[in-house]
Amino acid sequence: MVKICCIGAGYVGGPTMAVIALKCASIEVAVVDISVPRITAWNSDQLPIYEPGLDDVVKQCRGKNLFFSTDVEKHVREADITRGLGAGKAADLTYWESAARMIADVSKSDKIVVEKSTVPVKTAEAIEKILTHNSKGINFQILSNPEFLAEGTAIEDLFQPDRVLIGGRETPGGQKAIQALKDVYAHWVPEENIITTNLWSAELSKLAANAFLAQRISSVNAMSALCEATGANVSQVSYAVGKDSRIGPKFLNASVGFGGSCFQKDILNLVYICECNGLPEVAEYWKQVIKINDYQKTRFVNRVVASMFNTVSGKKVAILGFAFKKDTGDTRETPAIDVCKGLLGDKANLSIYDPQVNEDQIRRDLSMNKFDWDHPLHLQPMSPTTVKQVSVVWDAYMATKDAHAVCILTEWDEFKTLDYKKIYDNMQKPAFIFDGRNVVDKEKLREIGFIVYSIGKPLDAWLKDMPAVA
Ligand SMILES: NC(=O)c1ccc[n+]([C@@H]2O[C@H](COP(=O)([O-])OP(=O)(O)OC[C@H]3O[C@@H](n4cnc5c(N)ncnc54)[C@H](O)[C@@H]3O)[C@@H](O)[C@H]2O)c1
Ligand SMILES: O=c1ccn([C@@H]2O[C@H](COP(=O)(O)OP(=O)(O)O[C@H]3O[C@H](CO)[C@@H](O)[C@H](O)[C@H]3O)[C@@H](O)[C@H]2O)c(=O)[nH]1
Repeated sequence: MVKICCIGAGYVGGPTMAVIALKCASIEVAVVDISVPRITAWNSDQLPIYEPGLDDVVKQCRGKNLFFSTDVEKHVREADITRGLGAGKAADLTYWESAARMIADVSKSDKIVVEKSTVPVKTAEAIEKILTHNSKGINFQILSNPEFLAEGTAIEDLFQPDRVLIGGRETPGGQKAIQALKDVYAHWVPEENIITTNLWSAELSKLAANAFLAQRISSVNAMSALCEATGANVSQVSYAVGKDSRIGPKFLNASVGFGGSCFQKDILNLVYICECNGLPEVAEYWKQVIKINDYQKTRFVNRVVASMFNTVSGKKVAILGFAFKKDTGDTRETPAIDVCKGLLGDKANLSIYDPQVNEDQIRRDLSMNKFDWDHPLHLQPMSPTTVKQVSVVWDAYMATKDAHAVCILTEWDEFKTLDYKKIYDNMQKPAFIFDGRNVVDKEKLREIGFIVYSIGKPLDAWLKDMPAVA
């Protein structure tokens, strides 16, 4: 039986390995992690991540050909294919180096080592050097197999990926390793959707794909500012632009900004690689995607403050949604962090509700510095400092009661169907709604009496008089 060991039981390791186990009954999959609570959760009824459809897949395979364990070395030793490698800490090669040394130390048989995390270009080469110089005669083949799933749709994306990308050496040994990994995916992915390239193309394609996706969002967000200034409607502009088959309709939703653990990190990675390779103009070009994202978050905060008589000090502001997108409880780099910090900076009292994010996480996020989340747990704040102006509640109606304003920061479906008349009746007047995700029907809300701001949409007369430009 082929054995695969995945190092790192996070947002990628858990779902990807569960799907491999489901689709390949003849393969034994072990997912290992240094975090005891994470592994305990994977082995319980309360999985450590929220992802639609995941519970079902895990239940079908766990204990049969899918195992979660903290015994990293044992499973690495027994595996034919090892993937992951301390996933999650891509930009810092320290983690990669120590993981590669561990694999070399514990291995007693030939192995294919698959780099699944998003890594700086040429990481595979570095790992290859460490492995071959410590190999004790064992043959290691290294492959790059970046993952393209998006959170919230991970299972769907894994069942039907647009493509699977495998990069490897152009040597006979490299080609054989590529074929072995191809055989795994061929259990459910059509052959024509499995692309093979050299190692560096695979590594760079992942960074490039994320940079292109994030660039589309920054492009439409930049347009949203212009729409507000001119009276155009960003949804109409996006629709018209996306109808061009060369451009396409996806990823053109204006928002309060993109978040998630990948886009910013991967673009910064790309920028760094450009700088190291003496390409400052190219680095500057990609940096702009992040600058526009920061601008969009600041612009939103300024809009809130300017609309509310230039101050939110002492006012209750309800925050609906804290996760970086719907259908996930993940808050890494969520725009909600910067927006909340901006409002707290102006002394607002925040009442936050998200259906999947708990109070401890929200408090931790609001007390962390940028990128703290990408450090090992012991380098993160031990106990979240109490931010006195923040309360976290479990219900949108409680969050909005007696509030002066509501900010919608995640596009959860339930926010579309709230009883906004009831919310309006229980709020201070004038009652404001700032929709950072364009989920509410602004005309209906205006009829109820709200002053409504929707990103990139024609402005209420009230808002027009108080222009907020970052
Ligand atoms: N989250 C996504 O949607 C997504 C999608 C595609 C690619 N990626 C990339 O995949 C990688 C992982 O992302 P993630 O979101 O799953 O991260 P994550 O933080 O959820 O998971 C990483 C896991 O690795 C474990 N770990 C760290 N060092 C270890 C070690 N030495 N030995 C064993 N376990 C170790 C951590 O405890 C953690 O549970 C990143 O490079 C990311 O850029 C993420
Ligand atoms: O039109 C859009 C689309 C997305 N977003 C925002 O962009 C962010 C990222 O969304 P999404 O890309 O759907 O989620 P991720 O899980 O971050 O997935 C991205 O990052 C992963 C990690 O590298 C890749 O594997 C995926 O292909 C890539 O889509 C979120 O805050 C979204 O709200 C918008 O603002 N407007």
